[in-house]
Amino acid sequence: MTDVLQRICATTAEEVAQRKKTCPAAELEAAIAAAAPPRGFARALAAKVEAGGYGLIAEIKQASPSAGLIRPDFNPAELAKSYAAGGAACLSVLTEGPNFQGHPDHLRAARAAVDLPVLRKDFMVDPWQIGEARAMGADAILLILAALDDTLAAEMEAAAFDLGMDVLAEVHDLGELERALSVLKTPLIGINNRNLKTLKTDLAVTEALAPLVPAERDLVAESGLHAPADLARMAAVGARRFLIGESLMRQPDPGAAAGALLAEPLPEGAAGGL
Ligand SMILES: O=C(O)c1ccccc1NCC(=O)[C@H](O)[C@H](O)COP(=O)(O)O
Repeated sequence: MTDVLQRICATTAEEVAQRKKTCPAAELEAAIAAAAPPRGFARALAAKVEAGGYGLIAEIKQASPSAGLIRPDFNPAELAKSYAAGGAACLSVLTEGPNFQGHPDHLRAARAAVDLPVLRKDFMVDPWQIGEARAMGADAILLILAALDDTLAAEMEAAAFDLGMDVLAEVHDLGELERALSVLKTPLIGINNRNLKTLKTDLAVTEALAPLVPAERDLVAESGLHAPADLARMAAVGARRFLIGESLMRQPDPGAAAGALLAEPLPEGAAGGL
């Protein structure tokens, strides 16, 4: 694990331990039972792709370790509405506090404002967080292979599926991709273009790994996507699903910016990705 990821995961594990102490199992179970039913996250992405377009997971994040404060006028409900109007298939909402200035209330507010499925974007290090995610209304969770051993990753995926949620498995290199493909069943394989040591992004990461993702899995290109040409570049190697945060969050009207990206035609002969 890189230093940055290790630090974030260690802080998260401490915070989770505290929350577990103040939330008895029966209370969490009751909150899960009271949560609105999951919206199909993978299904919403597939519908956009099957209709001949791109499946956009539009991210709502206020800040990040690489960029610092990204959006001072931060209103998750308004951002969610803007993204929905711009044609996003799904939302990703940061709930991690210390590094991203996220909060579970951001997810709740965003999800209540629209009918899009929502990914809880956080650092999942403890199976307890899966129930917590569902209790706050999440429709999908992120599993970062770099932060989990195989046993824990499989356990957390099974727990998410049991609660009706989808799973986005995130990889950064060949080793993590091979682990994800052998250990996890989720169709959604995210290739993150961000190097977690340098925090720099490089679209060549997806270009190198995309051909190794089997056709029955759904490749999601993540991070560092700014311009229509970036989407065309990713589509050329079979990615039709994208997770985009910072470049949209920096725009005065993120939904309009998302719409402009989604209007980019698929490149001639774009490979698979359905
Ligand atoms: O963004 C960071 O600085 C970062 C640092 C450490 C771990 C994860 C980090 N980012 C999470 C993400 O991968 C992005 O939020 C997501 O893929 C969207 O990327 P972008 O469009 O570049 O904001």
